[in-house]
Amino acid sequence: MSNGLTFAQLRATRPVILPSMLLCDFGNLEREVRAVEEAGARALHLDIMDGHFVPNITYGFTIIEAVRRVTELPLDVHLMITNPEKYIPQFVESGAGLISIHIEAVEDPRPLLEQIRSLGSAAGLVLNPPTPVSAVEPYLEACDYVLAMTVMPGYGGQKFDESVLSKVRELRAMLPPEVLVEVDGGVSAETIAACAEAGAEMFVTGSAIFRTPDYAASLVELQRLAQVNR
Ligand SMILES: O=C(CO)[C@@H](O)[C@H](O)COP(=O)(O)O
Ligand SMILES: [Fe+2]
Repeated sequence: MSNGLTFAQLRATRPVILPSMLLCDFGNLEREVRAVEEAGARALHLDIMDGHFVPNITYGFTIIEAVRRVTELPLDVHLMITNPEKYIPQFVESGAGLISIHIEAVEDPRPLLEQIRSLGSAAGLVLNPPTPVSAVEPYLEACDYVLAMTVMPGYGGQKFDESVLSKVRELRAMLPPEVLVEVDGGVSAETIAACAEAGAEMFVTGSAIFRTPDYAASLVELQRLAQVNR
């Protein structure tokens, strides 16, 4: 079974803009996936919410499998769920090439990160805006990427939290270059350059793609703004 490009292949093409399918038209899921792919997306972000870890409920394996059937793009699956340890193999089987778990959802993320890697997917650790970098620091060597939430998770279309930029900077400074920093929440043409400047190289964008009339134009502009000379 292939889950699209490997993380190493994706990393080689950074900065990477990841459209968040949460904001797409689910009545036309296949068309939306193809539209962002044709617009130039190189990976997609899928938000799994359980109504427990976060107040909102989204979707599960069926939708990931449906997306997997219509595209070869790597699927970055963001787990906003309690007890993620119960489901990792099933997420990999559904087509998740990248899986991120919240530090706030588990006591010890290490076994899960190792399990994700051992099953052939890339492992990410997520921290909410109020969570300090020190909470994830002991586990960084088990990560392929670290996701700094720039909103409280649960909904698309929220306002970007600028105070997280200092955390992005801190993470970038302590991580080896092959471990990427991802940002998620309120990332748009207005905020993406500041994220890139701070060291982010993976950018989740929901409204900034799906709430615009021309996905390709939005992606090109976001990609341009995410390009910084470091
Ligand atoms: O994880 C989440 C929200 O919890 C995100 O992935 C959002 O879906 C991104 O949407 P925008 O903030 O870009 O509209
Ligand atoms: Fe997300």
